[in-house]
Amino acid sequence: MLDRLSNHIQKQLPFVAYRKPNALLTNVILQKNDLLHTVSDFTESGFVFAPFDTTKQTILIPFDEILSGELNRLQEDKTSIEAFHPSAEAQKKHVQLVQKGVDTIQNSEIKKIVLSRKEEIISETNPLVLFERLRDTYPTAFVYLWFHPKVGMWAGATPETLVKATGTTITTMSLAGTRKFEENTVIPWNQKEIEEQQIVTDYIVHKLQDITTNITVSKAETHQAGSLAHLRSMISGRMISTINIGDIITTLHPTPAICGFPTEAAKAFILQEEHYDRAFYTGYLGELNMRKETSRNRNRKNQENSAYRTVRTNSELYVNLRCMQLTHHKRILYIGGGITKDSNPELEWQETVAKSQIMKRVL
Ligand SMILES: C=C(O[C@@H]1C=C(C(=O)O)C=C[C@H]1O)C(=O)O
Repeated sequence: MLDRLSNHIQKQLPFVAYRKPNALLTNVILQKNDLLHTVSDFTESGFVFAPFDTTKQTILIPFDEILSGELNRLQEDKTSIEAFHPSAEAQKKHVQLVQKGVDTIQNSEIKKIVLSRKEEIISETNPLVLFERLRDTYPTAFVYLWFHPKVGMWAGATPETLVKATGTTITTMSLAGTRKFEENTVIPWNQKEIEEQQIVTDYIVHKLQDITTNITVSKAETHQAGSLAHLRSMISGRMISTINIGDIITTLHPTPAICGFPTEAAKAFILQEEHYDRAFYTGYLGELNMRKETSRNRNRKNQENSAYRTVRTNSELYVNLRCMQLTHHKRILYIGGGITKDSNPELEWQETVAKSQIMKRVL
């Protein structure tokens, strides 16, 4: 499988390699040519790669060839001993942006805005080595390496599910609030963090109300994401018969976990004030309408009767967080955090520095 992947990279053909949370095996999808496929109505099937701003193209790598297995280990690339420090100028810029966000929230109906920045690092670590380190370091994350010659190369280890659909059953999550994770320590989440996460939960439940039934919401619990911890609730429901996965995706994205609330006002602030293109950071990625065939012989004596074969289409999409873009000589990290009326700009800066360590650790 590693040879096929290396060969595809050499030929500059589109592919994605990914490992699902807590899974042992890696999946690889290889596109046979270099056409740029896009999603138009979500009836397509393939691996989607969507930007934050969905007025831009959502890319699709069709399931031309799917491989699944253990990737052979690579020779360790030389590890950089250099520490990557952001500049004082980057800090000043981000603190100013957050302050502007806090001021806007205090003087408007906006309750939350997620503000972010990018950080460029000179590095040429082999992408496949990077992918291996991501898999080793973050076993509970969705870890990927994605490439299209007309778009570029991205990698990441995200803790956040946008939506998982098995037939008509869907599950999603509300994730917000960030602390450093410490073993055997109960995190005393404060009011600001609890409210910030509640905004995301309320939004998701409200949005799903008209298009799903049997909605259940778990209580918010601490979820470890590498060296960080977040507050997380799981939300599930059943799609009503007149809707499909595309309706769920377009209803949920962008959630207040990565954009803010109310959505349109927060998004307008981001597009106007961040002064850089988020591109695929805070977009989403994953399997769309993947066919899963299961045969279940109810009667053991009737093994040859395959009448009980069912075909379902499943989708499994993740929010593109803790990610980077890979160019020939650079790794461009994307990091952000949720701002509310009580945010402290200095602490928000530090939060982005802590989040950037998730990617820096594997560079
Ligand atoms: C925006 C990011 O993460 C999001 C923001 C969080 C927060 O503000 O505490 C926590 C998890 C994610 O929903 C990021 O990692 O870049």
